[in-house]
Amino acid sequence: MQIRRRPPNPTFSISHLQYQVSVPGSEPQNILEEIVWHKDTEVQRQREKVSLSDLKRRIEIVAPAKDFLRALRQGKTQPAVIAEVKKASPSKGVIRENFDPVAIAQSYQQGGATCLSVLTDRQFFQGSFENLAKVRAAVDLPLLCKEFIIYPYQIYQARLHGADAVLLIAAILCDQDLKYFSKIIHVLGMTALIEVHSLDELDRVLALDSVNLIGINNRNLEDFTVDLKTTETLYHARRQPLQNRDILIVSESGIHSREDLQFVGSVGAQAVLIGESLVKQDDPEKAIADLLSHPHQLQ
Ligand SMILES: O=P(O)(O)OC[C@@H](O)[C@@H](O)c1c[nH]c2ccccc12
Repeated sequence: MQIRRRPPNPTFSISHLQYQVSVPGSEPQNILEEIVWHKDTEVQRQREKVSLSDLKRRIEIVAPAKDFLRALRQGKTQPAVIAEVKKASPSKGVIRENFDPVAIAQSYQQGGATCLSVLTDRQFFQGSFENLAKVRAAVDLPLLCKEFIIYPYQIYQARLHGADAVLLIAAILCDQDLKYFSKIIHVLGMTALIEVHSLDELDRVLALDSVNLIGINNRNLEDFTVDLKTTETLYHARRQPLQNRDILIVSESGIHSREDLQFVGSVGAQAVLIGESLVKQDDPEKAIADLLSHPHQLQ
């Protein structure tokens, strides 16, 4: 884990006064740290409004989760496509004005996506749990909740709003949290997609039991550089354990063309996660159908 979960500034309270002591390194080192620090206060605030036990009670009447992993294994296409409903990102700003999450999700379903991913982070991606719930009500495909999970509370929020799978980012969670959070996701009937970006993170994840779905993020979340070879390098380095344990690999980010799709498919990815290149098209249905069509079917 390279990031610090909280700012190093200790806050002292004397009577009713609060003093913040500034220490060196009190600014976030990178975007991932900034997001996680913000998330920490955001979740504390939400917890004050709705307690964890309330969330757990509300979940009891939610329809059971769909099998995200099975859908990917039986993928409509090879590789299977997880299409992402994403309005903005810290690296690109607003990707799509006139953003209608339900219309986009429906066109992805029509165009041939196997599963969908819905960004729920508000501050940095302009997403929301409301979007997740709206998409859940409008499409049948299994849904991934794309969130920066640092507390179990958020996993229950995801389930409440209709998620079938939840992203866990290895770079922001220690081994114990990865293990514990995966267990909660499983107990709630959902699938954990554990995201890695380096060999070190992949090895940490492979050291856990019962891992069946790993995302290799081609984007470095610390500086936003994208390199599709990340999928090739990591898969190649650990091909044996990945194959022996029948772990399904999702290649995430930076996929813009059929060539990109074929490349990551040829180096071991059985599924891909695509956001920006689909969301920015006027007709996302056509965009996804084009991406999935074979070259000889063009024109
Ligand atoms: O828009 P792109 O480059 O196709 O990427 C989609 C997805 O992989 C990306 O949104 C993503 C991958 N891991 C994340 C973690 C948090 C937020 C977002 C992400």
